[in-house]
Amino acid sequence: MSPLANHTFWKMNGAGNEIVVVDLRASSHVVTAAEARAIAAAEGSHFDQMMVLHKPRTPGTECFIRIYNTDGSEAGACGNGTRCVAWVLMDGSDRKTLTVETRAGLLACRRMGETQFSVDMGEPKFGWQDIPLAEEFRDTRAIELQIGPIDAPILHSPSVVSVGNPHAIFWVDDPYAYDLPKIGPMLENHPIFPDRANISLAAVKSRDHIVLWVWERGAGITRACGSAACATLVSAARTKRTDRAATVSLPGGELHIEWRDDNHIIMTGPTELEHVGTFDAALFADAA
Ligand SMILES: N[C@@H](CCC[C@H](N)C(=O)O)C(=O)O
Repeated sequence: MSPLANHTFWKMNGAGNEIVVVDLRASSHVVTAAEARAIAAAEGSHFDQMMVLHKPRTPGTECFIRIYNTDGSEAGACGNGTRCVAWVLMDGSDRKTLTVETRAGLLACRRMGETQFSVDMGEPKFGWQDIPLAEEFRDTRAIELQIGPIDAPILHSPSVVSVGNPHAIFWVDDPYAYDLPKIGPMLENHPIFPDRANISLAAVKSRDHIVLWVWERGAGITRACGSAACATLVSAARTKRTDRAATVSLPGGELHIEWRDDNHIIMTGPTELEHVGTFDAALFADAA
């Protein structure tokens, strides 16, 4: 029987970003890419990201989280999913704070309201090797990358940054005027991004408001991407397009992002529980 069978899971969303949380702290099983794809494909457990909780690796943390995309690949950061995990772990207690760990490091979470949570997403990395890019760019506020005709590019000169995962942000007037489902996969897999990248189209509406549409690495179009909202705000502030705090409007909802003076990015937004369930062992019969 699959080690995931009979484990309770939570189907949630964070501002519309489809999240499944699975608690494997009592197990040593590590979900395979094939299992993750099978869970994503099954009715009732579709996800953009699956947050699998494992035993803590660092004293003072609640768990180590493995983050899976729909295609089975693993990500270092997932802002919307981390808020969902915070709710699951604080549920039924009067706790207001806790710390979890992902591949990208320790993340402090805070309850701001019944279903509103903040996550300290850590510090952005702007160096080309840290993002990573395949070749040296001294200035990552705008890199030479374009698609479309050379003399009339459709999109060009994105800002690039890592917030635990790689992001490219193209500045546009209207994100929804572009065919992102078609353009997204080309840019996600562009050779300049050796680890692929999350691709955002961002329209700056004012010094404190950005409209954002995201093609996610490993998941495609999603209704919200917390790390993309963080990546976009720091890139907007770094290029003087906005101040250091803004509301980011995504198809599924709004996130508030602040890039504090101590260089940490604080993301605040909603979570929603859709249903609780258990996995069917048959799901994994062919997947392992
Ligand atoms: N939706 C997430 C980001 C998920 C990770 C991404 N697809 C990647 O592989 O980098 C969020 O809310 O941050």
